[in-house]
Amino acid sequence: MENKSDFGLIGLAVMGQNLVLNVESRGFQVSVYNRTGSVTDEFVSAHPDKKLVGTQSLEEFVQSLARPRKVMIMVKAGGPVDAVIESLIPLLEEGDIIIDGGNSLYTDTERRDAWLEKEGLRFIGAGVSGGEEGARKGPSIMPGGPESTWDVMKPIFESISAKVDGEACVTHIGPGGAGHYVKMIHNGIEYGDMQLICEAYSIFKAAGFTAEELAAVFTEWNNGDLESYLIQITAEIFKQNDPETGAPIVDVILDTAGQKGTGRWTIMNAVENAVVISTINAAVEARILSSMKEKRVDASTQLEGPKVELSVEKAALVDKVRDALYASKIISYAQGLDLIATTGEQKGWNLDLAAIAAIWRGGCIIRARFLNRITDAYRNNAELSNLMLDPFFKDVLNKNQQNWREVVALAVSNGIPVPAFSASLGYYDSYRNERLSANLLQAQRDFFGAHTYERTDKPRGEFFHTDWPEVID
Ligand SMILES: NC(=O)C1=CN([C@@H]2O[C@H](COP(=O)(O)OP(=O)(O)OC[C@H]3O[C@@H](n4cnc5c(N)ncnc54)[C@H](OP(=O)(O)O)[C@@H]3O)[C@@H](O)[C@H]2O)C=CC1
Ligand SMILES: O=C(CO)[C@H](O)[C@H](O)COP(=O)(O)O
Repeated sequence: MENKSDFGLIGLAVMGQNLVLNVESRGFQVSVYNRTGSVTDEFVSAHPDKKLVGTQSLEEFVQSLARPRKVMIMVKAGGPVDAVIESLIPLLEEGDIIIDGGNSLYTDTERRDAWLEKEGLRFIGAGVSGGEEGARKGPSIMPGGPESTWDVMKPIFESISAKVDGEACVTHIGPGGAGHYVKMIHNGIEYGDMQLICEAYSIFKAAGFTAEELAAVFTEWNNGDLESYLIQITAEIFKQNDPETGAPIVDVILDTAGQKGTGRWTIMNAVENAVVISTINAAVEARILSSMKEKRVDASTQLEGPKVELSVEKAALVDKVRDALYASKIISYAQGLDLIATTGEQKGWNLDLAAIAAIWRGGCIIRARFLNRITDAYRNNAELSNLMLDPFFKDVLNKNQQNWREVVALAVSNGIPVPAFSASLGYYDSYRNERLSANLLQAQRDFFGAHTYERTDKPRGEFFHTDWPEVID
Protein backbone atom coordinates (compact mmCIF):
# COMPACT_ATOMS: atom_id res chain seq x y z
CA MET A 1 0.00 0.00 0.00
CA GLU A 2 1.43 3.33 -1.00
CA ASN A 3 -0.44 5.87 1.08
CA LYS A 4 -1.85 5.45 4.53
CA SER A 5 -5.59 6.10 4.80
CA ASP A 6 -7.04 9.19 6.49
CA PHE A 7 -9.91 7.28 8.05
CA GLY A 8 -10.88 3.71 8.87
CA LEU A 9 -14.29 2.13 9.35
CA ILE A 10 -15.22 -1.20 10.88
CA GLY A 11 -18.66 -2.68 10.17
CA LEU A 12 -19.84 -2.69 6.58
CA ALA A 13 -23.60 -3.05 6.98
CA VAL A 14 -25.97 -0.41 5.62
CA MET A 15 -24.73 2.51 7.75
CA GLY A 16 -21.04 1.65 7.52
CA GLN A 17 -20.96 1.23 3.75
CA ASN A 18 -22.77 4.49 3.14
CA LEU A 19 -20.66 6.45 5.61
CA VAL A 20 -17.51 5.12 3.93
CA LEU A 21 -18.74 6.29 0.52
CA ASN A 22 -19.64 9.66 2.02
CA VAL A 23 -16.20 10.11 3.67
CA GLU A 24 -14.42 8.98 0.49
CA SER A 25 -16.45 11.39 -1.63
CA ARG A 26 -15.02 14.30 0.43
CA GLY A 27 -11.51 13.45 -0.74
CA PHE A 28 -10.35 11.10 2.03
CA GLN A 29 -8.83 7.66 1.52
CA VAL A 30 -10.72 5.14 3.66
CA SER A 31 -9.68 1.72 4.96
CA VAL A 32 -12.45 -0.72 5.70
CA TYR A 33 -12.84 -3.92 7.71
CA ASN A 34 -15.80 -6.19 8.36
CA ARG A 35 -15.94 -9.29 10.54
CA THR A 36 -17.27 -11.31 7.61
CA GLY A 37 -14.50 -10.78 5.08
CA SER A 38 -16.55 -11.52 1.99
CA VAL A 39 -18.62 -8.39 2.72
CA THR A 40 -15.44 -6.29 2.56
CA ASP A 41 -14.36 -7.87 -0.73
CA GLU A 42 -17.79 -7.37 -2.31
CA PHE A 43 -18.00 -3.77 -1.12
CA VAL A 44 -14.53 -2.76 -2.33
CA SER A 45 -14.91 -4.50 -5.67
CA ALA A 46 -18.30 -2.82 -6.21
CA HIS A 47 -16.50 0.55 -6.07
CA PRO A 48 -13.31 0.14 -8.09
CA ASP A 49 -13.01 3.87 -8.79
CA LYS A 50 -12.99 4.89 -5.11
CA LYS A 51 -10.05 5.43 -2.77
CA LEU A 52 -10.90 2.44 -0.59
CA VAL A 53 -8.51 0.01 1.08
CA GLY A 54 -10.13 -3.33 1.87
CA THR A 55 -8.50 -5.27 4.69
CA GLN A 56 -9.01 -8.82 5.91
CA SER A 57 -7.56 -8.57 9.41
CA LEU A 58 -7.66 -5.93 12.09
CA GLU A 59 -3.82 -5.88 12.06
CA GLU A 60 -3.80 -5.07 8.35
CA PHE A 61 -6.58 -2.51 8.89
CA VAL A 62 -4.75 -0.68 11.69
CA GLN A 63 -1.45 -0.68 9.80
CA SER A 64 -3.13 0.89 6.79
CA LEU A 65 -4.08 4.04 8.72
CA ALA A 66 -2.18 7.32 9.08
CA ARG A 67 -1.51 8.47 12.65
CA PRO A 68 -3.24 9.51 14.77
CA ARG A 69 -5.48 6.72 13.51
CA LYS A 70 -9.16 7.54 13.23
CA VAL A 71 -11.19 4.35 13.51
CA MET A 72 -14.95 4.49 13.30
CA ILE A 73 -16.91 1.48 14.58
CA MET A 74 -20.30 0.97 12.93
CA VAL A 75 -21.40 -2.41 14.25
CA LYS A 76 -24.44 -3.70 16.11
CA ALA A 77 -24.79 -1.84 19.42
CA GLY A 78 -23.94 -3.60 22.70
CA GLY A 79 -21.54 -6.54 23.01
CA PRO A 80 -20.18 -6.27 19.44
CA VAL A 81 -18.84 -2.76 20.13
CA ASP A 82 -16.96 -4.01 23.20
CA ALA A 83 -15.66 -6.99 21.23
CA VAL A 84 -14.29 -4.75 18.48
CA ILE A 85 -12.71 -2.32 20.98
CA GLU A 86 -11.14 -5.23 22.86
CA SER A 87 -9.50 -6.46 19.66
CA LEU A 88 -8.35 -2.99 18.64
CA ILE A 89 -6.69 -1.98 21.92
CA PRO A 90 -3.49 -4.07 21.52
CA LEU A 91 -3.13 -2.89 17.92
CA LEU A 92 -3.57 0.86 18.37
CA GLU A 93 -1.03 3.34 19.73
CA GLU A 94 -1.26 6.21 22.19
CA GLY A 95 -3.37 9.10 20.89
CA ASP A 96 -5.21 7.07 18.25
CA ILE A 97 -8.93 7.78 18.12
CA ILE A 98 -11.84 5.33 18.22
CA ILE A 99 -15.26 6.66 17.23
CA ASP A 100 -18.33 4.58 18.04
CA GLY A 101 -20.98 5.76 15.56
CA GLY A 102 -23.67 3.21 16.42
CA ASN A 103 -26.72 3.58 18.63
CA SER A 104 -24.87 2.75 21.82
CA LEU A 105 -26.44 3.24 25.23
CA TYR A 106 -24.85 6.39 26.63
CA THR A 107 -23.87 4.72 29.89
CA ASP A 108 -21.92 2.15 27.85
CA THR A 109 -20.21 5.07 26.14
CA GLU A 110 -19.27 6.56 29.53
CA ARG A 111 -17.80 3.21 30.55
CA ARG A 112 -15.86 2.88 27.27
CA ASP A 113 -14.63 6.46 27.57
CA ALA A 114 -13.07 5.72 30.97
CA TRP A 115 -11.72 2.37 29.76
CA LEU A 116 -10.03 3.79 26.67
CA GLU A 117 -8.59 6.75 28.55
CA LYS A 118 -6.79 4.26 30.79
CA GLU A 119 -5.43 2.60 27.65
CA GLY A 120 -4.06 5.92 26.38
CA LEU A 121 -6.54 6.03 23.51
CA ARG A 122 -8.99 8.77 22.59
CA PHE A 123 -12.69 8.05 22.25
CA ILE A 124 -15.71 9.73 20.69
CA GLY A 125 -19.23 8.37 21.14
CA ALA A 126 -21.14 9.81 18.21
CA GLY A 127 -24.82 9.40 17.45
CA VAL A 128 -25.40 9.31 13.71
CA SER A 129 -28.86 9.75 12.24
CA GLY A 130 -30.23 9.72 8.72
CA GLY A 131 -30.48 6.05 7.83
CA GLU A 132 -28.98 4.77 4.62
CA GLU A 133 -29.54 7.94 2.59
CA GLY A 134 -28.34 10.27 5.33
CA ALA A 135 -25.20 8.24 5.89
CA ARG A 136 -24.41 8.46 2.17
CA LYS A 137 -25.35 12.08 1.46
CA GLY A 138 -24.95 13.77 4.83
CA PRO A 139 -26.21 12.66 8.23
CA SER A 140 -26.78 14.62 11.41
CA ILE A 141 -23.94 13.73 13.78
CA MET A 142 -24.02 14.08 17.57
CA PRO A 143 -20.48 13.54 18.88
CA GLY A 144 -19.55 13.39 22.55
CA GLY A 145 -16.10 13.22 24.09
CA PRO A 146 -13.19 15.50 24.96
CA GLU A 147 -13.12 18.87 23.19
CA SER A 148 -9.52 18.22 22.08
CA THR A 149 -10.50 14.98 20.32
CA TRP A 150 -13.45 16.70 18.70
CA ASP A 151 -11.04 19.30 17.30
CA VAL A 152 -9.16 16.51 15.49
CA MET A 153 -12.35 14.96 14.11
CA LYS A 154 -14.13 18.21 13.29
CA PRO A 155 -12.88 18.62 9.68
CA ILE A 156 -14.01 15.12 8.67
CA PHE A 157 -17.33 15.27 10.55
CA GLU A 158 -18.13 18.71 9.21
CA SER A 159 -17.37 17.69 5.66
CA ILE A 160 -19.56 14.55 5.74
CA SER A 161 -22.55 15.95 7.64
CA ALA A 162 -25.70 17.46 6.15
CA LYS A 163 -25.73 21.24 5.70
CA VAL A 164 -28.61 23.61 6.42
CA ASP A 165 -28.25 27.31 5.55
CA GLY A 166 -24.54 26.65 5.17
CA GLU A 167 -24.28 25.26 8.72
CA ALA A 168 -22.99 21.72 9.22
CA CYS A 169 -25.40 19.41 11.04
CA VAL A 170 -22.79 18.40 13.58
CA THR A 171 -21.65 20.04 16.77
CA HIS A 172 -19.63 18.92 19.75
CA ILE A 173 -22.46 17.95 22.11
CA GLY A 174 -20.48 17.57 25.32
CA PRO A 175 -18.14 15.23 27.19
CA GLY A 176 -18.33 11.44 27.59
CA GLY A 177 -21.73 9.98 26.79
CA ALA A 178 -23.41 13.31 25.93
CA GLY A 179 -23.47 12.61 22.18
CA HIS A 180 -25.04 9.18 22.49
CA TYR A 181 -27.42 10.56 25.12
CA VAL A 182 -28.70 13.23 22.72
CA LYS A 183 -28.98 10.62 19.94
CA MET A 184 -31.06 8.44 22.29
CA ILE A 185 -33.49 11.30 22.92
CA HIS A 186 -33.51 12.10 19.19
CA ASN A 187 -34.69 8.53 18.65
CA GLY A 188 -37.33 8.87 21.40
CA ILE A 189 -38.62 11.97 19.60
CA GLU A 190 -38.49 10.00 16.34
CA TYR A 191 -40.76 7.38 17.97
CA GLY A 192 -43.16 10.18 19.04
CA ASP A 193 -43.26 11.73 15.55
CA MET A 194 -43.90 8.37 13.91
CA GLN A 195 -46.67 7.36 16.32
CA LEU A 196 -48.42 10.74 15.96
CA ILE A 197 -48.39 10.35 12.18
CA CYS A 198 -49.78 6.83 12.55
CA GLU A 199 -52.60 8.11 14.76
CA ALA A 200 -53.53 10.76 12.17
CA TYR A 201 -53.55 7.93 9.61
CA SER A 202 -55.81 5.76 11.78
CA ILE A 203 -58.40 8.55 12.04
CA PHE A 204 -58.33 9.10 8.28
CA LYS A 205 -58.61 5.34 7.70
CA ALA A 206 -61.68 5.22 9.91
CA ALA A 207 -63.13 8.13 7.93
CA GLY A 208 -62.72 6.12 4.72
CA PHE A 209 -59.77 7.91 3.09
CA THR A 210 -58.18 5.97 0.24
CA ALA A 211 -54.41 5.59 -0.08
CA GLU A 212 -54.54 8.10 -2.90
CA GLU A 213 -56.34 10.63 -0.71
CA LEU A 214 -53.89 9.97 2.11
CA ALA A 215 -50.95 10.58 -0.23
CA ALA A 216 -52.51 13.89 -1.23
CA VAL A 217 -53.09 14.97 2.38
CA PHE A 218 -49.53 14.19 3.45
CA THR A 219 -48.10 15.80 0.33
CA GLU A 220 -50.06 18.95 1.11
CA TRP A 221 -48.96 18.88 4.76
CA ASN A 222 -45.38 18.61 3.61
CA ASN A 223 -45.74 22.04 2.03
CA GLY A 224 -46.77 23.66 5.31
CA ASP A 225 -45.79 23.86 8.99
CA LEU A 226 -45.55 20.07 9.22
CA GLU A 227 -42.91 19.84 6.49
CA SER A 228 -40.54 17.08 7.52
CA TYR A 229 -38.78 13.98 6.29
CA LEU A 230 -41.23 11.68 8.09
CA ILE A 231 -44.30 13.41 6.57
CA GLN A 232 -42.60 13.29 3.16
CA ILE A 233 -41.84 9.56 3.30
CA THR A 234 -45.34 8.88 4.63
CA ALA A 235 -46.81 10.51 1.50
CA GLU A 236 -44.52 8.32 -0.62
CA ILE A 237 -45.55 5.18 1.28
CA PHE A 238 -49.22 5.80 0.45
CA LYS A 239 -48.34 6.06 -3.25
CA GLN A 240 -46.63 2.67 -3.32
CA ASN A 241 -48.54 -0.41 -4.46
CA ASP A 242 -47.69 -4.00 -3.64
CA PRO A 243 -46.41 -5.67 -6.83
CA GLU A 244 -47.91 -9.00 -5.76
CA THR A 245 -51.50 -7.94 -5.06
CA GLY A 246 -51.71 -4.46 -6.57
CA ALA A 247 -53.07 -3.20 -3.24
CA PRO A 248 -51.51 -0.20 -1.50
CA ILE A 249 -48.39 -1.62 0.14
CA VAL A 250 -49.36 -0.10 3.49
CA ASP A 251 -52.48 -2.31 3.55
CA VAL A 252 -50.53 -5.54 3.21
CA ILE A 253 -47.91 -4.75 5.86
CA LEU A 254 -48.58 -6.49 9.17
CA ASP A 255 -49.45 -4.06 11.99
CA THR A 256 -46.71 -5.15 14.42
CA ALA A 257 -43.97 -2.59 15.03
CA GLY A 258 -40.37 -3.48 15.73
CA GLN A 259 -37.99 -1.57 17.96
CA LYS A 260 -34.33 -1.91 18.76
CA GLY A 261 -34.27 -0.26 22.18
CA THR A 262 -33.49 3.46 21.99
CA GLY A 263 -37.14 4.42 22.65
CA ARG A 264 -37.33 2.18 25.70
CA TRP A 265 -34.00 3.56 26.98
CA THR A 266 -35.41 7.07 26.59
CA ILE A 267 -38.44 6.40 28.77
CA MET A 268 -36.37 4.56 31.37
CA ASN A 269 -34.08 7.58 31.57
CA ALA A 270 -37.06 9.95 31.86
CA VAL A 271 -38.46 7.96 34.77
CA GLU A 272 -35.06 7.99 36.48
CA ASN A 273 -34.90 11.78 36.11
CA ALA A 274 -38.59 12.39 36.96
CA VAL A 275 -39.23 14.12 33.64
CA VAL A 276 -42.59 13.66 31.92
CA ILE A 277 -42.27 12.47 28.32
CA SER A 278 -45.77 11.09 28.00
CA THR A 279 -45.93 11.40 24.19
CA ILE A 280 -42.77 9.35 23.71
CA ASN A 281 -43.95 6.97 26.43
CA ALA A 282 -47.23 6.46 24.56
CA ALA A 283 -45.32 5.90 21.32
CA VAL A 284 -43.10 3.20 22.83
CA GLU A 285 -46.09 1.51 24.47
CA ALA A 286 -48.06 1.68 21.21
CA ARG A 287 -45.26 -0.29 19.53
CA ILE A 288 -45.34 -2.83 22.36
CA LEU A 289 -49.13 -3.20 22.12
CA SER A 290 -48.91 -3.50 18.34
CA SER A 291 -46.49 -6.40 18.71
CA MET A 292 -49.07 -8.37 20.77
CA LYS A 293 -50.91 -9.29 17.57
CA GLU A 294 -52.39 -12.64 18.65
CA LYS A 295 -53.69 -11.25 21.96
CA ARG A 296 -55.26 -8.30 20.14
CA VAL A 297 -56.92 -10.53 17.60
CA ASP A 298 -58.39 -12.61 20.42
CA ALA A 299 -59.54 -9.52 22.38
CA SER A 300 -61.13 -8.05 19.27
CA THR A 301 -63.75 -10.81 19.36
CA GLN A 302 -64.53 -10.26 23.04
CA LEU A 303 -64.25 -6.59 24.00
CA GLU A 304 -66.79 -4.16 22.62
CA GLY A 305 -66.34 -0.64 21.28
CA PRO A 306 -68.58 1.98 19.71
CA LYS A 307 -69.86 1.88 16.15
CA VAL A 308 -67.47 4.01 14.08
CA GLU A 309 -69.31 7.05 12.78
CA LEU A 310 -67.11 9.90 11.60
CA SER A 311 -69.59 12.33 10.19
CA VAL A 312 -67.09 15.19 9.74
CA GLU A 313 -66.58 16.45 6.21
CA LYS A 314 -63.20 15.22 4.88
CA ALA A 315 -61.58 18.61 4.23
CA ALA A 316 -62.56 19.85 7.70
CA LEU A 317 -61.23 16.65 9.26
CA VAL A 318 -57.88 17.11 7.48
CA ASP A 319 -57.53 20.62 8.95
CA LYS A 320 -58.46 19.51 12.44
CA VAL A 321 -56.13 16.50 12.42
CA ARG A 322 -53.30 18.67 11.04
CA ASP A 323 -53.73 21.05 13.98
CA ALA A 324 -53.86 18.16 16.45
CA LEU A 325 -50.73 16.63 14.94
CA TYR A 326 -48.82 19.89 15.00
CA ALA A 327 -49.78 20.65 18.61
CA SER A 328 -48.94 17.10 19.74
CA LYS A 329 -45.61 17.27 17.93
CA ILE A 330 -44.72 20.47 19.76
CA ILE A 331 -45.52 18.75 23.06
CA SER A 332 -43.35 15.77 22.14
CA TYR A 333 -40.35 18.01 21.39
CA ALA A 334 -41.03 20.10 24.50
CA GLN A 335 -40.85 16.91 26.57
CA GLY A 336 -37.76 15.51 24.84
CA LEU A 337 -35.89 18.79 25.14
CA ASP A 338 -36.92 19.11 28.78
CA LEU A 339 -35.36 15.69 29.38
CA ILE A 340 -32.16 16.71 27.61
CA ALA A 341 -31.98 19.95 29.61
CA THR A 342 -32.63 18.17 32.91
CA THR A 343 -30.06 15.43 32.36
CA GLY A 344 -27.56 17.88 30.89
CA GLU A 345 -27.78 20.01 34.00
CA GLN A 346 -27.58 17.08 36.37
CA LYS A 347 -24.52 15.71 34.53
CA GLY A 348 -22.86 19.14 34.17
CA TRP A 349 -22.67 18.68 30.39
CA ASN A 350 -23.39 22.34 29.61
CA LEU A 351 -25.64 21.40 26.69
CA ASP A 352 -26.67 23.99 24.12
CA LEU A 353 -30.30 23.25 23.17
CA ALA A 354 -30.24 25.73 20.28
CA ALA A 355 -27.19 24.01 18.78
CA ILE A 356 -28.80 20.59 19.27
CA ALA A 357 -32.03 21.67 17.55
CA ALA A 358 -29.96 23.26 14.77
CA ILE A 359 -28.11 20.03 13.93
CA TRP A 360 -31.44 18.17 13.77
CA ARG A 361 -32.63 20.47 10.97
CA GLY A 362 -30.89 18.39 8.32
CA GLY A 363 -29.69 14.86 7.70
CA CYS A 364 -31.55 13.08 10.48
CA ILE A 365 -34.84 11.19 10.55
CA ILE A 366 -36.63 13.93 12.54
CA ARG A 367 -35.48 16.76 10.26
CA ALA A 368 -38.33 19.21 9.92
CA ARG A 369 -39.10 22.79 9.03
CA PHE A 370 -40.21 23.59 12.57
CA LEU A 371 -36.76 22.77 13.96
CA ASN A 372 -35.80 26.23 12.65
CA ARG A 373 -38.39 27.62 15.07
CA ILE A 374 -37.07 25.49 17.92
CA THR A 375 -33.53 26.65 17.17
CA ASP A 376 -34.74 30.27 17.24
CA ALA A 377 -36.66 29.69 20.46
CA TYR A 378 -33.51 28.61 22.32
CA ARG A 379 -31.28 31.14 20.55
CA ASN A 380 -33.65 33.85 21.78
CA ASN A 381 -33.89 32.43 25.28
CA ALA A 382 -31.40 29.78 26.35
CA GLU A 383 -33.18 29.60 29.73
CA LEU A 384 -36.60 28.81 28.24
CA SER A 385 -38.29 26.65 30.89
CA ASN A 386 -40.49 24.78 28.41
CA LEU A 387 -40.74 24.99 24.63
CA MET A 388 -44.52 25.48 24.95
CA LEU A 389 -43.86 28.89 26.48
CA ASP A 390 -41.81 30.26 23.59
CA PRO A 391 -43.91 33.05 22.02
CA PHE A 392 -44.17 31.31 18.63
CA PHE A 393 -45.12 27.89 20.00
CA LYS A 394 -47.45 29.36 22.63
CA ASP A 395 -49.41 31.02 19.82
CA VAL A 396 -49.62 27.79 17.82
CA LEU A 397 -50.82 25.82 20.84
CA ASN A 398 -53.40 28.46 21.77
CA LYS A 399 -54.65 28.52 18.19
CA ASN A 400 -54.69 24.73 17.69
CA GLN A 401 -55.93 23.54 21.05
CA GLN A 402 -59.63 23.56 20.17
CA ASN A 403 -59.19 21.41 17.05
CA TRP A 404 -56.79 19.18 18.98
CA ARG A 405 -59.47 18.53 21.63
CA GLU A 406 -62.08 17.87 18.97
CA VAL A 407 -59.85 15.31 17.26
CA VAL A 408 -59.07 13.49 20.52
CA ALA A 409 -62.78 13.54 21.46
CA LEU A 410 -63.78 12.29 18.02
CA ALA A 411 -61.24 9.46 18.16
CA VAL A 412 -62.15 8.46 21.71
CA SER A 413 -65.90 8.48 21.00
CA ASN A 414 -65.30 6.27 17.97
CA GLY A 415 -62.96 3.85 19.71
CA ILE A 416 -59.95 4.81 17.59
CA PRO A 417 -56.80 4.49 19.72
CA VAL A 418 -54.88 7.79 19.83
CA PRO A 419 -52.60 7.30 22.84
CA ALA A 420 -49.97 9.83 21.75
CA PHE A 421 -52.46 12.56 20.76
CA SER A 422 -54.24 12.07 24.11
CA ALA A 423 -51.05 11.91 26.16
CA SER A 424 -49.84 15.13 24.54
CA LEU A 425 -53.12 16.89 25.27
CA GLY A 426 -53.10 15.55 28.83
CA TYR A 427 -49.62 17.00 29.33
CA TYR A 428 -50.70 20.35 27.89
CA ASP A 429 -53.77 20.54 30.11
CA SER A 430 -51.89 19.41 33.22
CA TYR A 431 -49.01 21.83 32.62
CA ARG A 432 -51.30 24.80 32.03
CA ASN A 433 -53.54 24.15 35.05
CA GLU A 434 -52.74 26.31 38.01
CA ARG A 435 -54.48 23.87 40.37
CA LEU A 436 -54.48 20.10 39.80
CA SER A 437 -56.18 17.37 41.82
CA ALA A 438 -53.02 16.46 43.71
CA ASN A 439 -54.44 18.10 46.85
CA LEU A 440 -56.70 15.06 47.20
CA LEU A 441 -53.76 12.78 46.48
CA GLN A 442 -51.76 14.42 49.26
CA ALA A 443 -54.70 13.95 51.62
CA GLN A 444 -54.79 10.24 50.73
CA ARG A 445 -51.03 9.91 51.33
CA ASP A 446 -51.35 11.65 54.66
CA PHE A 447 -54.38 9.50 55.55
CA PHE A 448 -52.71 6.12 55.06
CA GLY A 449 -49.07 6.96 55.71
CA ALA A 450 -48.84 10.25 57.64
CA HIS A 451 -46.80 11.60 54.72
CA THR A 452 -47.90 15.20 55.52
CA TYR A 453 -48.95 17.94 53.11
CA GLU A 454 -48.40 21.64 52.45
CA ARG A 455 -51.32 24.09 52.78
CA THR A 456 -52.66 26.63 50.31
CA ASP A 457 -52.80 29.26 53.07
CA LYS A 458 -49.30 28.71 54.49
CA PRO A 459 -45.80 29.31 53.02
CA ARG A 460 -44.28 26.52 50.90
CA GLY A 461 -42.00 24.18 52.83
CA GLU A 462 -44.19 23.94 55.96
CA PHE A 463 -45.70 20.49 56.34
CA PHE A 464 -48.90 19.50 58.16
CA HIS A 465 -50.59 16.33 59.24
CA THR A 466 -54.24 15.64 60.02
CA ASP A 467 -55.45 13.07 62.53
CA TRP A 468 -57.70 11.24 60.13
CA PRO A 469 -60.54 9.03 61.44
CA GLU A 470 -59.93 5.33 61.65
CA VAL A 471 -61.53 3.33 58.83
CA ILE A 472 -63.44 0.24 59.85
CA ASP A 473 -63.42 -2.52 57.17
N1 LIG B 1 -29.82 1.18 10.10
C1 LIG B 1 -30.06 2.45 10.42
O1 LIG B 1 -30.90 3.12 9.79
C2 LIG B 1 -29.31 3.10 11.51
C3 LIG B 1 -28.49 2.38 12.35
N2 LIG B 1 -27.78 3.02 13.34
C4 LIG B 1 -26.87 2.27 14.21
O2 LIG B 1 -25.64 2.10 13.51
C5 LIG B 1 -25.04 0.83 13.85
C6 LIG B 1 -24.88 0.01 12.58
O3 LIG B 1 -26.17 -0.17 12.03
P1 LIG B 1 -26.44 -1.02 10.71
O4 LIG B 1 -25.57 -0.52 9.63
O5 LIG B 1 -27.91 -1.03 10.52
O6 LIG B 1 -25.89 -2.47 11.05
P2 LIG B 1 -26.36 -3.56 12.13
O7 LIG B 1 -26.76 -2.90 13.40
O8 LIG B 1 -27.32 -4.49 11.49
O9 LIG B 1 -24.97 -4.33 12.40
C7 LIG B 1 -24.38 -5.13 11.43
C8 LIG B 1 -22.88 -4.96 11.42
O10 LIG B 1 -22.34 -5.28 12.72
C9 LIG B 1 -21.31 -6.27 12.53
N3 LIG B 1 -21.20 -7.10 13.73
C10 LIG B 1 -22.22 -7.67 14.41
N4 LIG B 1 -21.73 -8.35 15.47
C11 LIG B 1 -20.38 -8.20 15.45
C12 LIG B 1 -19.32 -8.64 16.28
N5 LIG B 1 -19.56 -9.37 17.37
N6 LIG B 1 -18.06 -8.28 15.95
C13 LIG B 1 -17.82 -7.52 14.87
N7 LIG B 1 -18.77 -7.07 14.04
C14 LIG B 1 -20.05 -7.39 14.33
C15 LIG B 1 -21.75 -7.03 11.33
O11 LIG B 1 -20.69 -7.76 10.78
P3 LIG B 1 -20.98 -9.11 9.94
O12 LIG B 1 -21.19 -8.66 8.51
O13 LIG B 1 -19.75 -9.92 10.11
O14 LIG B 1 -22.20 -9.77 10.53
C16 LIG B 1 -22.21 -5.90 10.44
O15 LIG B 1 -21.12 -5.22 9.84
C17 LIG B 1 -25.98 0.22 14.89
O16 LIG B 1 -25.55 0.57 16.17
C18 LIG B 1 -27.32 0.87 14.58
O17 LIG B 1 -28.19 0.88 15.69
C19 LIG B 1 -27.84 4.37 13.50
C20 LIG B 1 -28.62 5.13 12.69
C21 LIG B 1 -29.45 4.56 11.67
O1 LIG C 1 -31.29 5.45 14.84
C1 LIG C 1 -31.99 5.34 13.88
C2 LIG C 1 -32.47 6.53 13.17
O2 LIG C 1 -32.21 7.69 13.84
C3 LIG C 1 -32.37 3.98 13.41
O3 LIG C 1 -33.11 3.99 12.25
C4 LIG C 1 -32.99 3.16 14.50
O4 LIG C 1 -32.64 1.82 14.28
C5 LIG C 1 -34.50 3.27 14.56
O5 LIG C 1 -34.95 2.72 15.74
P1 LIG C 1 -35.94 1.46 15.82
O6 LIG C 1 -35.30 0.34 15.02
O7 LIG C 1 -36.05 1.17 17.28
O8 LIG C 1 -37.23 1.91 15.19
